[in-house]
Amino acid sequence: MIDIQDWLMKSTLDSIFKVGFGVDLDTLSGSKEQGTRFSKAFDDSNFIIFHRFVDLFWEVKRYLNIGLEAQLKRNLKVIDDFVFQLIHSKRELMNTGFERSKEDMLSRFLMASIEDPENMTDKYLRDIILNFLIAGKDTSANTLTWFFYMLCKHPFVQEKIAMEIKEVTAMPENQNIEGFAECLTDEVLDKMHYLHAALTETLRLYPAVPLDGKSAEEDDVLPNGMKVKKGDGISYMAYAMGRLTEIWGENAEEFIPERWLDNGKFLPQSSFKFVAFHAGPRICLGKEFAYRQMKILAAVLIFFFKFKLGDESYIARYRTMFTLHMDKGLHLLAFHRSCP
Ligand code: HEM
Repeated sequence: MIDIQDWLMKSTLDSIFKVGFGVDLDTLSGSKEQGTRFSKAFDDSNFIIFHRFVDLFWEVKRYLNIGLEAQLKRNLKVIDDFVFQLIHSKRELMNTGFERSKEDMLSRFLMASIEDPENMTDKYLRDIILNFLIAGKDTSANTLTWFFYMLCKHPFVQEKIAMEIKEVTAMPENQNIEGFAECLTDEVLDKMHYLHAALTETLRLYPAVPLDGKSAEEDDVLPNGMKVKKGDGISYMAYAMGRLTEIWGENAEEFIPERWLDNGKFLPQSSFKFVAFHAGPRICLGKEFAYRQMKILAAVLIFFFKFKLGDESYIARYRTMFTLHMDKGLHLLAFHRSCP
């Protein structure tokens, strides 16, 4: 039995490090002790910071450096040391003129910092790195976890996705994993309309950012006439909006990927209706990256394996965090598709 949520959290972290910072962290196989320490410190800090919402005395504990706040301080040191080390070694690598290092995001930010060293300090670069990690790691991993949960609860959908992947990639069943992953070009992924729809349907019901908010920069009036004063906070709940019958019809609570399809082609909805990625000028910057990453992971796993819940009657619950984490993980059985 595997806890797929744990594996997905590790693989999205590894993938952001590779694409964003050009580093093989390899927390998935745990081969690098430093990477595993960083990853644990990052996840624990995330939890402790969220816990501040329900702990009236967190500031006192921070002042006295006790309890979770003392733990947070230690974790932040692990995170800072790791990230500053990453920035320094990347800078050294760039100074040697190693061309490939210019391909990732961090290298580009480092090049920009040469032009503007006063504003783009190492602390600023550290915050950029952590910002991308916070925005892009748990969100994709949580979405994929709920997606696999939905596929186990709806085996017919899982089989339809498996068929689509087989048809679009035209790969033989005895293909090896590396060869299969290589065939997943943008062009091939774009043809996976049903998979795209199933991921989007998952996000409608289980938005990775379930509650979001903004504060008004100036006095304003909302479209329904409500007056907002400068500095007022406004929250919206993507989790509730995804389940409103006024928006999605009578079957709003049901998982139906077909609602996103028109003649077999994915039909996007307004981002003000489907708000999982936010909307307007501050819409998620990583949306396309997230879909690509989630489609690659899902396609590889579903092409080779069929998934079932360890306990068929299991009802998943969410854990209150910044993102929609599944409580106690998702324990699945994986069967190789080539085995009868
Ligand atoms: C299923 C996956 C994802 C979901 C559901 C998601 C959702 C969101 C949401 C709701 C916001 C707005 C947050 C706010 O109001 O402040 C946001 C912002 C952002 N996201 Fe994502 N995200 C996902 C994946 C990613 C990935 C993989 C990356 C980067 C690699 C990323 C990068 C960002 C960034 C940089 C912002 C800030 C944009 C800004 O404030 O201008 N996201 N995302």
